[in-house]
Amino acid sequence: MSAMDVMLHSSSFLLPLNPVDDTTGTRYALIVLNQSLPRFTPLLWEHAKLRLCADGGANRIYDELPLFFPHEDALAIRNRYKPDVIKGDMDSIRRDVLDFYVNLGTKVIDESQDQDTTDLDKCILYIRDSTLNQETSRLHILATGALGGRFDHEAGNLNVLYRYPDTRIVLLSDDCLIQLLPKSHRHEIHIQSSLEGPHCGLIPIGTPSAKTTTSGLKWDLTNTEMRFGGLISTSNLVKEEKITVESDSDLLWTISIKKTGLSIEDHTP
Ligand SMILES: Nc1ncnc2c1ncn2[C@@H]1O[C@H](COP(=O)(O)OP(=O)(O)OP(=O)(O)O)[C@@H](O)[C@H]1O
Ligand SMILES: Cc1ncc(C[n+]2csc(CCO)c2C)c(N)n1
Repeated sequence: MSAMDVMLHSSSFLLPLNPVDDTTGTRYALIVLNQSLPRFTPLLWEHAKLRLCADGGANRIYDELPLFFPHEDALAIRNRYKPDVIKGDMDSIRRDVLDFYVNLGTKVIDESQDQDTTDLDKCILYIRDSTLNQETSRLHILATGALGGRFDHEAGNLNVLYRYPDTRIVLLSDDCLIQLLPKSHRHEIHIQSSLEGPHCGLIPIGTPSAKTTTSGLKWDLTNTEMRFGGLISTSNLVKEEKITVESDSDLLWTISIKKTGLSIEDHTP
C-alpha cells in the first residue's frame, strides 16, 4: 500500500449541467482555441466560471457558435455567449470580431510583445492569477480545439500540461481528451461510460517510465516499463468504471469522446 495521495479524475463537465447534482464542486475555466468548436462547446461554456478566447479563438465563438442554434438569431447568440477575456498576440483575431466584443465589454489583453509563449500559455497565466482561482478551490481548465490540426500547435498545447503540472488542465477535441497524470499521485479515473471511452491510452511523452501499474484496462500494466522506442500504451480499452494508475513518471492519459449523447438538445441554455 503506497502512502501517496490519490488524485480523482472525472469528465463530469461533459454531463448536462444540473447544479443540484453538481456535488463534486469542481469549478472550471474554459479556453477556446483557434480551431473548429467541438459540438459540446455550449455545454462547457455553461459549466465555466470564466470564459477566455485565445486570440483567433474569438473568431470561432463569433462565427461558429450561432451555427449550433440554427433557429435563433445569430446576434442574440453572440450577445449571450460573451467571452470574459480575449488574450493573445492578436495576430489572428479579426478586426470586426475584436470591435464586437470590445463593445460588449469583454476584457482584451494584447500581448503581441511576447513572441516566446503561445496564446494558450498566456490564457493559462491569466486564469492562474485570477481572483476566481482561490487557494481553497482551484479552477480546473478546459481547452477546446487543442488537438487535431497543426502538429507544432498540438505539441505546444501538450507542452502546457508539463509547464503547469500543478494546474488541472484538460485538452479537448471533438474526438478525445488529454490530461497529465503527475507521478506525485496515484490516480483514480472515474469513467462516464455514456460519454467517453472505450478507447484510451497512457503515454510517457516527457520521460520514460520504469514502472507503471494500472487496473481497469483491457491491457493492464504491472510494474511495466514504457518509453518511446519501446512500449507505450495506445489503443487500450477501458474495462471498468474506475481506472487506477500509478507510475514513476508523469504520463498523459487520453480517452475517446463518444459521438452520441452530447448533442445540443441535451442541455438547456
Ligand atoms: N491547428 C491548430 N492545432 C492545434 N491548436 C491550434 C491550432 N491553431 C491554433 N491553435 C491553438 O489556438 C491558439 C490561438 O490560435 P492562433 O491562430 O490565434 O495562434 P497564433 O499565435 O496566431 O499561431 P501562429 O502564428 O503560429 O499561426 C494557439 O496558441 C494554439 O494553442
Ligand atoms: C525557439 C523559438 N521557436 C519559436 C518561437 C516562435 N514562437 C513561439 S510561441 C510564439 C507566439 C505564437 O503566438 C512564437 C512566434 C520562439 N520565440 N522561439
